[in-house]
Amino acid sequence: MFGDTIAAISTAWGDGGISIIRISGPDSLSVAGDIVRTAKPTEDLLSRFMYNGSLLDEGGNPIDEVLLVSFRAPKSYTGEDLTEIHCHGGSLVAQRCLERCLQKGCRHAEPGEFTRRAFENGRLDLAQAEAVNGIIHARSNEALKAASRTLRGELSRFVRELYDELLSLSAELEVGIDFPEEDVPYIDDQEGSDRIETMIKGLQDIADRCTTGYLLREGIRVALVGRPNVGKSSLLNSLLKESRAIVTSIPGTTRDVIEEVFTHKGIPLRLMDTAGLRTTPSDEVEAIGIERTAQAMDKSDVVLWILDGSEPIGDFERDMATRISDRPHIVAVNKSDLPSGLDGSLLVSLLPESTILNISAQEQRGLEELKEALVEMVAGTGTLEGGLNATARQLEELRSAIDSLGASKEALEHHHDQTLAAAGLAETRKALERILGLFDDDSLLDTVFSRFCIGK
Ligand SMILES: Nc1nc2c(c(=O)[nH]1)N(C=O)[C@@H](CNc1ccc(C(=O)N[C@@H](CCC(=O)O)C(=O)O)cc1)CN2
Ligand SMILES: Nc1nc2c(ncn2[C@@H]2O[C@H](COP(=O)(O)OP(=O)(O)OP(=O)(O)O)[C@@H](O)[C@H]2O)c(=O)[nH]1
Ligand SMILES: [Mg+2]
Repeated sequence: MFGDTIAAISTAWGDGGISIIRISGPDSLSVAGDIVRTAKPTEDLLSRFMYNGSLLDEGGNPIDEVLLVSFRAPKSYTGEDLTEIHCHGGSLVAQRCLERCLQKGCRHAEPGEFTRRAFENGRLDLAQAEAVNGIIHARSNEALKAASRTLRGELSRFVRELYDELLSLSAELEVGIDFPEEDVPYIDDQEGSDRIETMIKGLQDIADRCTTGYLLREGIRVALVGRPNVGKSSLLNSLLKESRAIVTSIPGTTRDVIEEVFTHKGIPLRLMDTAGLRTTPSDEVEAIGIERTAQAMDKSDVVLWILDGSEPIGDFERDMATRISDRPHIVAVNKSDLPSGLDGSLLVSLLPESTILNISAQEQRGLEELKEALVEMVAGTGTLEGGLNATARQLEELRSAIDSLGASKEALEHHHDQTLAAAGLAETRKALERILGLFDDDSLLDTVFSRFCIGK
């Protein structure tokens, strides 16, 4: 429980029908009673019922006609006493109401602090708390479903089940390690390794669903790169079906990175059109633009390399093929409406594993296949149905859990070393604890909740 009482405006800034000020903590009802005049004394108001009243200024004059509702602990969002004042919309009234709360001793809540209190009072685990943010930031129905599933506890339930199995396997291994004088180990290596394999499969499945959820929310970042004049900006415009970027026949037209989003199968694709790459930029602006192209490539999920199909492959293309070969990429040979000047089999020999598509940005050819390939590259061919909400941090934890389980399995299978295997299980346990929030690490919680809105 927390000593102080916090307050914040929970509705969005700007004009609107209603604004809500939330007050949470032991003094929430008395603070509300100090600034809102109701027919009955506030301590007589029933929990979870709405009452109307007048919001009063410092001199006792009414500012607004409001509704007041109090949720008595522990039956509230935060698990502590929580009172809401619903005033008329518009930033000024809400701001005045918040000021009144602060004058009466409330502290202005930090971003996400209401949800953090809900978490610390055991109303939600960390995966669910993060899903609340996922709901707020969802931009598509599928993303919303993924976040809502997670808020209802689906991710937590899977992770919990794995966590319990992990604990029992660890305990069984420890018995063998602690009593080595017993000739026969408590659990044999084969059984241990089979059980770990099952856990890896389970985690892999969760990680896939979380990746889907992550992509549904954040989108796939695609960097459009290639030599000047190959048609990168034309392709951006064709995909967006609008004339967003300037297109000319002058090489070096695009100077800066232009980012635009469109949706394919419910997944946002964040396209970054970039300055064409060449070794001798015509001026300083272009040189800076080329640097930014490199940065865009670095932060992209997929590199979309565009070539001009009417031109032969040269040294630039050979370099580029090496540069992108070890990261997710798709090759689009553009200008397929012109006579081909490019040796297709040479290109295939440079990038034998790659998806290579013929397109024409100008004639809108091959674009459906391209969109499909982009989504598949990152999301895989698996279904997009069962997505779960996850942040980049949670995905990282899931991957590290899978890695350390792999190491444990290896220790059992190849080295018959149960102590080493137990160490790997302990690592895995820590990763799962960081997903569910079973730890004491304020700085991690600070980071997680700082990404929330004020008032959430
Ligand atoms: N006005 C308002 N709207 C809101 C919220 C809110 O806090 N205030 N929410 C949040 O931001 C969401 C709703 N979430 C909530 C979740 C739990 C409880 C709650 O009081 N739970 C109690 C009682 C359950 C019961 O008896 O049905 C509990 O879980 O013990 C309230 C809101 C969305 N809309
Ligand atoms: N025939 C044909 N011409 C195209 C096609 N796509 C683009 N072009 C032309 O190629 C020229 C360059 O197009 P841009 O889209 O500006 O090329 P870019 O890759 O963005 O060039 P920079 O911004 O200079 O790096 C323009 O004259 C386009 O009309 C295509 O599919 N077919
Ligand atoms: Mg361009």
